[in-house]
Amino acid sequence: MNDTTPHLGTARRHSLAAADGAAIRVALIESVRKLAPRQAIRNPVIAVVLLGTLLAALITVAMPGRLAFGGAVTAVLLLTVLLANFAEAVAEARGRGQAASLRAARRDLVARRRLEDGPGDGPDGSEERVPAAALRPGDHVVVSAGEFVPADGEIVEGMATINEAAVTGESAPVLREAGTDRSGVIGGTRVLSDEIVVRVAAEPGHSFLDRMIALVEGASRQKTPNEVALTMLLAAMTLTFLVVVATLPALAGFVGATLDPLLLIALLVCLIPTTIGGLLPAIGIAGMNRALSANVLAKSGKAVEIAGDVDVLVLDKTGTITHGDRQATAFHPLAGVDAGQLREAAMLASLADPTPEGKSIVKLARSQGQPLQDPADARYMQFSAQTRMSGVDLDGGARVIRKGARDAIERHVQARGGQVTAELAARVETVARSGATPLVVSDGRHALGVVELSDVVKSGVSERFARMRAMGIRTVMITGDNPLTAAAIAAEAGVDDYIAEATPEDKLARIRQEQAAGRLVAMVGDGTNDAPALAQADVGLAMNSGTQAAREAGNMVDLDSDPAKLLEVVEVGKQQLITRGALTTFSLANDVSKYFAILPALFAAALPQLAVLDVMQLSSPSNAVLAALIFNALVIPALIPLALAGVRFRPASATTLLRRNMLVYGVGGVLLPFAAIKLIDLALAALGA
Ligand SMILES: Nc1ncnc2c1ncn2[C@@H]1O[C@H](COP(=O)(O)OP(=O)(O)OP(=O)(O)O)[C@@H](O)[C@H]1O
Ligand SMILES: [K+]
Ligand SMILES: [Mg+2]
Repeated sequence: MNDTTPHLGTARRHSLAAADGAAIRVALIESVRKLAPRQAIRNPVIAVVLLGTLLAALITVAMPGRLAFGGAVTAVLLLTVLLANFAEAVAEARGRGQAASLRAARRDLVARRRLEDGPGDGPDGSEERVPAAALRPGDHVVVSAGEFVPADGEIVEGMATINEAAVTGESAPVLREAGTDRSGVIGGTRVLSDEIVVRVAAEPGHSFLDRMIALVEGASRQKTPNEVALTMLLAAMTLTFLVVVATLPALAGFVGATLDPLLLIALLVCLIPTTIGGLLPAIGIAGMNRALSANVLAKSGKAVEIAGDVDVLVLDKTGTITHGDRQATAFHPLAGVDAGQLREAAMLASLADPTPEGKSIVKLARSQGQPLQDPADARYMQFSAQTRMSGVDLDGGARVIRKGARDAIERHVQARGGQVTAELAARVETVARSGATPLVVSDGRHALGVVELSDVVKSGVSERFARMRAMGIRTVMITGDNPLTAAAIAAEAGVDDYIAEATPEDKLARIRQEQAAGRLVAMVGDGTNDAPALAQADVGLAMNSGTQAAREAGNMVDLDSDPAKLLEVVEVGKQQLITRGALTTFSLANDVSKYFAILPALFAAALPQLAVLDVMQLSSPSNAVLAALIFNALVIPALIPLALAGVRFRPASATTLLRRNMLVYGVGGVLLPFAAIKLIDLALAALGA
């Protein structure tokens, strides 16, 4: 196998810095190509400008004596279309640059595929070497230390430390393990230690990363619902202005005036929302690019955009808010129970338990001197999120040992005719209050005591939740754990609300309930028990480290497996909405002002009374029109950086942001053209036009 690691993280940062020059060159060529009718029609506002350009050119050639002015108008109109095309092309070219560096991680890898009828895991004869591109979902591949994971999938055997730098840019190795909520692996990452068997999850070319690459390249980009709505609105406005301008000659006829057709075209182009029409596609593409820069893979632009409107964030506790590597740290036997008795039962109940909880219990018991056993007649019961218990039946069911959540074990013991004592409740409470998870161990109809499982809240989580609150997002933690542990972790993490002892169905129900109340819900999770909820949520962000079920169910995957990452996604979504709103406001306000430059010029000869409208006092009617058109064209490239970077964003409620933007972009949008058109007019006059 190759020994050069593709370092996408560094490559991406490097290429983004250098990319802009190249992106601009590509975009210049693309903006001409986008003049083709099939492309042009996708953007109705700009398509009207293109038609106006052709009409102006015809008039220029057909009407004698209009060469200079007609030629200038035609040129400026063509420039307007090209600049609008350029805005979209530049965003697309940047996306392609980003995608290229992502693709570097997907090189031709060789996989060791297990043969189906082979003995299983021996190196001789039971595996074949195939190119990664030949792998199919369900294939099992073996990956050893030093080798690359050939495809996205889930570890079904073993555990390993993995360097994910090629994909995430983060060089600290991560631990991935079969049977846990950290079983997910991604193609192009490198196994550092041990050997794992991975079940391939995706058809070649259809992994999450492949889909994201297609999205940022613009190939499969679809307009988001908001974008479609705005495009329709802009098209309707354009149509209205078209009708207004078309009826002007008839109106002018009543007062005996004839109107210059070139001026009518200029008026139309100034009135229709060309600025936002030109920048709209770039804003959408830039949003996807920003999500990718944050190491978030989204299945659609819609998901990113909806994130901007989210009202409630639902999170799973273990593995999402906490590190999730719950380790047994103490045994607490009840009065009258020998410490060894509890240790033995806890160990027997955990011998076949592959979860971190189970393994750590065996480890703790052994470290306290408990000899490892291998009972002959044992039937193991695996842990499930529904039963919230695990254990073993020995001697043909004569001895039933269980461990699990307190309420589950209580019901189990009572069903067998046993009782739970106040002492157990007190034990459980002490452990839970500290934020640890108490597992109750029972043997037959007796509860023996409590195993303390410790987990750690991820650092920086509470600050991020505070930021969410500032943006008006409520955070709710839903956990299968008991209410007291949940309360302690909820307080430490700073969530607004929590729900404990929840089954996967409860998680799903809670999300439905929030949605029924008209709220948009985001869910962050990693486990198979989170999958239904991830699928139901409006925004389902799965941890990349999580199970394949979780990653398939969500509509986004965070490569860094950081639950607080949703904050960044929300910011990207919000920024996209705000940028679109601000630039629409600016564009419409602009158009109002241009009206004051063009109307006096249009009626200068016929209706001298309209001179009161001539607040700008421009040098000549033809200069006034040209100045307005030139401003109309140049404002598009001037706003490209803003459209790509997004308008400045502070955590605040939607209304506050809206009010502020209306003021800045609305008032600014009215005032700026007056100054700019006046300046352009002065320049034109100085040039002797
Ligand atoms: N291996 C296990 N054996 C027995 N009981 C377990 C085991 N693992 C967890 N439990 C108990 O089952 C409860 C529910 O577990 P589940 O995985 O559904 O949720 P969780 O991991 O506690 O929380 P979250 O839903 O936030 O990830 C745990 O709180 C614990 O009491
Ligand atoms: K305009
Ligand atoms: Mg979990």
